[in-house]
Order: sequence, then C-alpha cells, then structure tokens
Amino acid sequence: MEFYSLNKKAPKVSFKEAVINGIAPDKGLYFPENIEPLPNSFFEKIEELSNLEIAFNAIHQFVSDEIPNDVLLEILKNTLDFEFPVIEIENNIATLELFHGPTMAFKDVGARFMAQCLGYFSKDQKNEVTVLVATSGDTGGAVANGFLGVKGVKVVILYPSGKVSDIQERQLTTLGKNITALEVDGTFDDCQAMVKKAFLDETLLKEMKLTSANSINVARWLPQLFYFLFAYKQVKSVNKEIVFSVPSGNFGNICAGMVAQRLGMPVKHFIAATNVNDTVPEFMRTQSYKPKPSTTTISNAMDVGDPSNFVRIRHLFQDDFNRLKDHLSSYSFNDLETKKALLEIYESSGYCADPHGTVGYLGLKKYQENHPNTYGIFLETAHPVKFLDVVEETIGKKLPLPPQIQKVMNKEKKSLKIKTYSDLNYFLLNR
Ligand SMILES: N[C@@H](CCOP(=O)(O)O)C(=O)O
Repeated sequence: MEFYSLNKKAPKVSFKEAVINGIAPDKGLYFPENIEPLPNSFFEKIEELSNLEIAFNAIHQFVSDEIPNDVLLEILKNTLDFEFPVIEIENNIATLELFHGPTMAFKDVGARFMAQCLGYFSKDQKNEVTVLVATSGDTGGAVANGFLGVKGVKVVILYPSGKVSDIQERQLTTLGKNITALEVDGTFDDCQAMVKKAFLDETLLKEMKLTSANSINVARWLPQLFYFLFAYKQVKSVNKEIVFSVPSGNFGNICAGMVAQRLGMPVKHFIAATNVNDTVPEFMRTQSYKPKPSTTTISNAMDVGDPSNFVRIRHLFQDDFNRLKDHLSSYSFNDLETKKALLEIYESSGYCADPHGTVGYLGLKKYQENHPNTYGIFLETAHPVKFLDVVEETIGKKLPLPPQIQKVMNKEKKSLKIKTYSDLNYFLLNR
C-alpha cells in the first residue's frame, strides 16, 4: 500500500517511509492510496472473532508485506493486551471505555503500535530517530510509555505549561531514559506548530532523522480504527442504527472511525463533540474553516484550535460539504454544561465519566433529540482519575487511584522550559 501527501506535492511512499517521515516533505499529511472494504462475512461473523483477529484483518492492507505477518501479529498482541468494554448506562446510550491501558487514555493503542513499528523499521538503521510529539494532555504520557526503552529512538515531548492535569504531567515527565519533556510557555497549538516547523527545518534535518508520534503519523492514527470495530462487535446484536459520539481535539480518533466505516462497518452517523474549542462545529455551521487560538478547559486534551486531522476527514468526503454533513454532526459544550452533565450521569446511573467522555455524552444526547431510535456510543477516552480535582469536586466523592496512576505519583517531574521555536531548535541540536 502506498500513501500520498494531501498537499499532493510530494512523492508517494510506502508504509515504512510514511511512519519514518511522519509528515510529507510538502508538509501534507499522508493518506492511504486505497481503502479496500473488508468482506461482508467479516462483519457478519465479527462476534466470533477475537480482538486480535479483528485488528489484524483491519490493519493488514495498510501495512501490507512491509512487516511480516508473524511480526505484525506480535505487535498487535503487545498493543491490545487490555479490555475495551462497552457499558450501557441508559436506554440506547452506551459508553466505550478506552482507558484500560497503561496510561489510562485511548492513545495507548496508537502509541504502542507506532513504537513497535518504528522499532522494527529502525532496527537495521545506523542513525537514531528522534520522535517529536506535541501534547495537550494524553498523547504525551502514552507516547512516553509506549516508546520507553525502544532502541535507536529518542522521544521529545512538548506540552503547554500549566495546561495539562497533574497526573498527565507526571506521566510524561517522570520516565527519563530516552524520553525528554519540554514544558512550553504557550498553548497546545504553539507546541504543535513548533513540531511542524521542525519537520521543515533544513538545518535540523541535515543533523537528525525526525518523525512525529502525533496522529499525523499514520501508525499512530490508523490503529484507532480498532476501537470502533471492537465496539461494533459488542453491540451488533442490538439491531439498531449505530452512531458514535467522539470527544474530539485533534480529530484523529473520529477520522479513524470513518476509516472503519469505509472498511464496511455499518455506522449511521458520527458526532464530533468538542469543548469551547469549536473550530469544527463552527465549520459545520458556516462551511468556513477558521482555526483560532485554543482556550483552556476542564477537558484539556481537546484544547485544540487547529485540529490536524480535519483535513483528512474533508478529504475522505472529497471536500464535498453535503456528503460530509450526511455523516458528521459537530457540537460544542462549555465547562459548566460539562460539569452539570458529569454530575447528572453519576447521579442517574452511578457511572463516573471523565470530562472528555461527558462532552461526548452531551453530543450524543443532542443528536438523539432528533434521532431517538438510534443506538449511541460515546467514547470514554480517558479515565476520570486523570482529572482528579475536577471530577472529585463535581461528584463530591474521592476516587481511588488505580495502580497505573499510583506508580507515577511519587516520582519526580523533570522537564526543560522553552518558549520559542529557536529554543526547541537549540535543544535538538545541542542535547
Ligand atoms: N488530544 C491530544 C492532542 C494531540 O493529539 P494526537 O492524537 O494528534 O496526538 C493529546 O492528548 O495530547
């Protein structure tokens, strides 16, 4: 399978090259040349398949023979060694819990998958690869965990100072070894812009091989489509039209869900639920894409003003707005609405959602006002404990700390403060 750049000014590349490059030389995101639907029998018998079999069948066409089947299976086995349960909390409303992995956020799957692919591809290379990643909260911890100790790979994580939760910060600043955290005086968008600038910086590129571990990298982005298939397997028997409501920041997860739909998975509609960082809901209202500086919210991992992957979503629908709106609705909610709903869900069902999942729930409720007979699944993208202060204060109860979190609580946070792109450039050239 080849991948082309969405800016169409760079040569097509293999999966291996797309993973190693991260982003195309013309600054475009890579996109698969073809998305071949899976046979009907795959979906008819999906309940009989293990998660490993589902994932292998879904990802194989993108990886093709660039990773041998036995190695790919091993990578998937190491990636998917936890549960992805769907839990019904109200009539026609269920949540897909994506937080049972090592850093308790949905990013664990993509980060582990990409780390192993990159480890495989760079095993014979003499030169070390530097992975640059920008995070608004959850990606950083997952990438740190997934890449820890991977030979020939150094990871540099940029995060916005004071804008990630205490636990998220611990997850990305306490591991050491091949992982370095840079605390940026700015927003997530500033971090993401610096990372993208580095990929075009000839002085850097002469000195080192750089790649990205954000969802702009196909190996981080595509495995997220597994979640939707795992959920479909669990709810297929309800025999209703299925809609997914995805809390969205950089829009990689929802875009991967749309790839699962292209593979043939029956889904009626997607809902992109955002906090007040509403660039996409505004686009769906006005047809005009206007990125704006991100605002800090209690669902901080979605504090993104210029979502990288929205361009992939538009491309999936050939930039045809009418086709896009048949498949996608997008709504935004403020912190007050989020806290109110978090408490309501807790009091009515006993389910403790996190602020991101709650935004997803709100998006689903809004959509179902006009589509009451659909079966809705909202994604719980991170464990509520990662947002301890806000969740405990909202529900008025203490949350027990799971072992994954206890592990990082007493470790010392280590980061270097930077402010501008030249600070990043200096760090990379002189570390
Ligand atoms: N929500 C993210 C922002 C980066 O998204 P990514 O999926 O492109 O890595 C975060 O938690 O950092």
